[in-house]
Amino acid sequence: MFVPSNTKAETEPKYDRKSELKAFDDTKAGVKGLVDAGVTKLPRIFIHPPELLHNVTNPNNKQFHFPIIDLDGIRDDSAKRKEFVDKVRDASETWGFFQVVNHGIPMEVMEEMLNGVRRFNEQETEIKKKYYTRDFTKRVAYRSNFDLYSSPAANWRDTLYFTVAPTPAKPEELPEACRNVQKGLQSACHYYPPCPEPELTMGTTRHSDNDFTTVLLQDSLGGLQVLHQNQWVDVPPIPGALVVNLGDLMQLISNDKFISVEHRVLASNAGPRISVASFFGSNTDVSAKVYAPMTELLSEENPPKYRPTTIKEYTEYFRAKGLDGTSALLHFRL
Ligand SMILES: O=C(O)CCC(=O)C(=O)O
Ligand SMILES: [Fe+2]
Repeated sequence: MFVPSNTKAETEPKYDRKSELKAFDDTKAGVKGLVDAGVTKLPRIFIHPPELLHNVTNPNNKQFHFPIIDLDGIRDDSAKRKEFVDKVRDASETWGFFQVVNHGIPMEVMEEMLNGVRRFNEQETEIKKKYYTRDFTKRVAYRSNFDLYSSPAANWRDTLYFTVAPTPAKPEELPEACRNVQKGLQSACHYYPPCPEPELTMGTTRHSDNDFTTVLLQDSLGGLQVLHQNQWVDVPPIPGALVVNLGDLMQLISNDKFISVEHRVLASNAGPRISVASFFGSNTDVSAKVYAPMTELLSEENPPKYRPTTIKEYTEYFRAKGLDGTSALLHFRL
């Protein structure tokens, strides 16, 4: 098994990063493969520059209460529904994030989803390898770091992607290990193996999402943080809850009324951590539909802040840029 070198980049300036990335990619075994091979030192392709690790170890966030919204009864009770809408609007304007509880999705379904992701990642490498690809047109794809070659540092994470829109994957295209748990979402199933040197890397580098809305199922380990009032705030794992956040395209069409907030996942000695992010309106919308700030929201005092774009253009820009710690939205700002 190939294990990339762990010599620090600063001590050896001529290090050929590209070929180390390729050698790692060619194993098709992901970060999990490194853990299986028993690495105890972080390979240098995963070592993040200090500015991306900034503030990792000391999130001073205890004064904030991450919004939790209860959906119980909103279907039948108009007062509760109004209250719900107000809370969603408020959270969308101030946090760009909230958790929902009592949403009606059975606990067993969510647990089985996470178990399916675990089964996929923990089966024999030879079976997983068949799904390993950097071909973004594939409706089912397994890869470590979608931005492996474009980001400044790799994340300690492997992901299995299912794309459903515009053409759903056929059941037989889905890996057998999790075939029965995926019902029709465009999802990234993340697997964060335990990390030998978590302080040098990230599970997921700070970023905002390139969609309209993301619904995230996380397991009980924690590690997801959002940037709120310039501080990293933990998103506490709550059994049965789903995390909802707004993406860049929502911020763009709402002309900054609703915010797409940066978030990240810390690497950890504990693990694996498993999460499933379902992205609404990202990825493979090949239609030429143009998105721009909604005219209803615009006025002389509130002129458009973004230029029009398509999902295809946005996604291509987001992917090529990779997770480098800056927002893709800035590129579209007028
Ligand atoms: O794993 C998580 O909790 C978050 C993943 C994430 O932010 C993403 O996939 O965009
Ligand atoms: Fe995200």
